Amino acid sequence: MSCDQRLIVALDVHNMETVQQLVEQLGDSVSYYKVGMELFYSVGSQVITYLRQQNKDIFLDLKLHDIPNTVGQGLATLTQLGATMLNVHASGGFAMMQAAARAVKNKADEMQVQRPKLIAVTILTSMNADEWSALGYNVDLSQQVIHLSQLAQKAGMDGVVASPQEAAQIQAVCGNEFIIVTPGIRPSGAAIDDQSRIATPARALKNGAHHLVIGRPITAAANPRQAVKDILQEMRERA
Ligand SMILES: O=c1ccn([C@@H]2O[C@H](COP(=O)(O)O)[C@@H](O)[C@H]2O)c(=O)[nH]1
Repeated sequence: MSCDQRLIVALDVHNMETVQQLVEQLGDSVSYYKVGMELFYSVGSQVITYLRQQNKDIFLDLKLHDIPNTVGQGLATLTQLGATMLNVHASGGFAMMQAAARAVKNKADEMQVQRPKLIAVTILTSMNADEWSALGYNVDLSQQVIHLSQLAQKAGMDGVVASPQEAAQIQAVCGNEFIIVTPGIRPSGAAIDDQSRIATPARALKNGAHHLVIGRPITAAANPRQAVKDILQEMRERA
């Protein structure tokens, strides 16, 4: 996979004008975008239609987390939009992930379209060890990420969202084919913002990440196109 297919730019904005400006500005340098809650709740499915018209891959990052039937029905509807990748929270449980996988497959088969990849969020990259233990868990945060990754794989997920710091361990236990998507990417010197478990683009690739999700270091840069160029350069040097 080429470096530009590995980079996913998070469109964390809330109107179509800004989306169009960014996508036009970034042009061919970016082929894969992430649409999350902020954008999808603001503009709805028109952003998916627009990105598909631009021939972009789309990670629709809505992180579903509910009982199995509700998640399954929700994902069946989302599958109709034509995104490349969808996701759920692994902490929704094994049965929930199984229902999610079944629903996406059944809807894609019914529509005779390629099934979107379905991945599970392990533990948010904003969470640090102190916050984790404040939740009352006794297990080590990174061990829990590995445990959830294995559970997700058994339940039929195509991969996980995890921090770049856990990617190497996930790859070691789940294998090379299991997709590892890592937010929490910060080029050296960039603002950390609300992220905790971070790494540079080069380190994330070295650790085995398949896709790097990067938002503010690109979208809030004075020159987003130059920011992408610099990040891709760092990724290629590593590759
Ligand atoms: O554990 C997670 C899961 C999802 N995200 C999302 O990734 C981007 C990261 O944006 P930055 O601006 O590069 O911090 C954002 O859309 C999150 O919702 C995550 O950060 N961590």
